[in-house]
Amino acid sequence: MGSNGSPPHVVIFPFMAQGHTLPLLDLSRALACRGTRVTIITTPANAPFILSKTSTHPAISLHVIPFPNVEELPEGCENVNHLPSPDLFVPFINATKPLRQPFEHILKEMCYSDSTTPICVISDMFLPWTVDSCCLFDIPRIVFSGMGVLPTVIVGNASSHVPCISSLHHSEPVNLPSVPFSLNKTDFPDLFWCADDKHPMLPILSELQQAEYNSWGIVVNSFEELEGDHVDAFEYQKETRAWLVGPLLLHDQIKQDLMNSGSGNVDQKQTSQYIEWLDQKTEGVGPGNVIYVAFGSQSYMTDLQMEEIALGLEMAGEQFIWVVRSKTWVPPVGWEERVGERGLVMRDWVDQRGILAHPAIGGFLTHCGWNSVLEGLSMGVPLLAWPKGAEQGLNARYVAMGLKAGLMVPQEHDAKGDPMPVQHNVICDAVKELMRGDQGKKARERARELGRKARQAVGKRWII
Ligand SMILES: O=c1ccn([C@@H]2O[C@H](COP(=O)(O)OP(=O)(O)O[C@H]3O[C@H](CO)[C@@H](O)[C@H](O)[C@H]3O)[C@@H](O)[C@H]2O)c(=O)[nH]1
Repeated sequence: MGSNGSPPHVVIFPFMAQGHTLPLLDLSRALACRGTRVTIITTPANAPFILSKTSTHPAISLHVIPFPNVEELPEGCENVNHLPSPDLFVPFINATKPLRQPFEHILKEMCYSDSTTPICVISDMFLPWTVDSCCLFDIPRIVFSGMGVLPTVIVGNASSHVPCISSLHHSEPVNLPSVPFSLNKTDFPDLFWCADDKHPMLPILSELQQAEYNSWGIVVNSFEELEGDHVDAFEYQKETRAWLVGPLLLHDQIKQDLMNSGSGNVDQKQTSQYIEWLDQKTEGVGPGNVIYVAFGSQSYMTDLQMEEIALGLEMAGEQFIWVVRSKTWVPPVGWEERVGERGLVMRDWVDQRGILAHPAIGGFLTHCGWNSVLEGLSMGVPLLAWPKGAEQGLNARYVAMGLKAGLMVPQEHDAKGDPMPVQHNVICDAVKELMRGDQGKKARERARELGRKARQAVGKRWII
């Protein structure tokens, strides 16, 4: 309770990228269901998406502040997912800094009254400046980290070995203390590749670190049963305390199961086409026979690589549902006819969690963004890992070698260490192994076990 008997008030400030916003919306709903008032801060172009996920919760309100005009960014671009190139990520992060003034104005207004003074602000790791705003008003800032605990620890440990890692040949293994499996140089974010100190992410990383250190603590979208062994190393590295509150996506699901009341936030009209298609597959070929193929909300893929994926999926002969983000790629001539009812290509935003929860799904070809990893494993679905950037290579290795709940798509690199296009026969073999092979079977058993643990973790923590 607030000091005057009113419900506690929490301010949540998500970073403007779907992979960062979605888990914080889960957290908002979970808090609202437990009697907390939540105010979410966002910008105009991001408001409709957030409203679509929160408008049914009377305890959640939205505060919209204008996104600054920044020359380097395309006009009207207020979300990382709409950046035309990953090179604009750093300018985008910097573009959020002028939001500080309107944010402080909101905090000031809230602090006029006891009933609206927030007990804390939970803001994304990529909004480090919010800690200084919170300090001004004596409000604790809690960092939200959307990355896994072990991948974060690996990045932190490796940061002190950047020159050493960057000097390695790309195929040489990297062995780090406290990491129970071997990594390759190519698993690391590209920041670790440059031998000098000019990478534009370096100053950002040190800002994030300083802000984490100055914050009250960190909430992480992970769970003890998966990553509890690495929390001490995480807290030691960050010099602050951490709470594992995930998998946040399961909060709604478990609540719905308990209430036995259908599909909650899922927009039935939007999802009906592919859910109906999946229903038919379950009836036709039984459960667990469809592979879901999707590479998150940010990864960029060449049309040449898209073509190889199309041919690989065709050759594998499995049923598939494939989310395509490219606006330019068209399937090879005759491909759609040859694949027929065996495959469904979706070009719009889909309800990924709804798809992964469907009994028809038996595997997930993924770029291994942390949300996708958690979503797949929470639903007991084994992963076919094909990282595309950021910390995804570490997540992929972790899933396949550490957790043993997935396999990896074999990826070759050129002399510079850049990934080469993966040929369709390689994709085909990897898909077949995941769906029908012995290794796939073992990964499936392990994914199911982790799925059960994930549900227990959330049930124990959130449902009282
Ligand atoms: O059509 C779509 C596409 C995506 N999603 C959702 O969007 C999120 C995507 O998140 P994630 O799988 O983590 O991928 P990215 O968007 O690429 O995530 C960024 O943020 C993650 C968390 O910090 C990092 O792990 C990644 O490397 C980084 O690219 C997931 O919840 C998906 O369910 C949908 O619901 N429908």
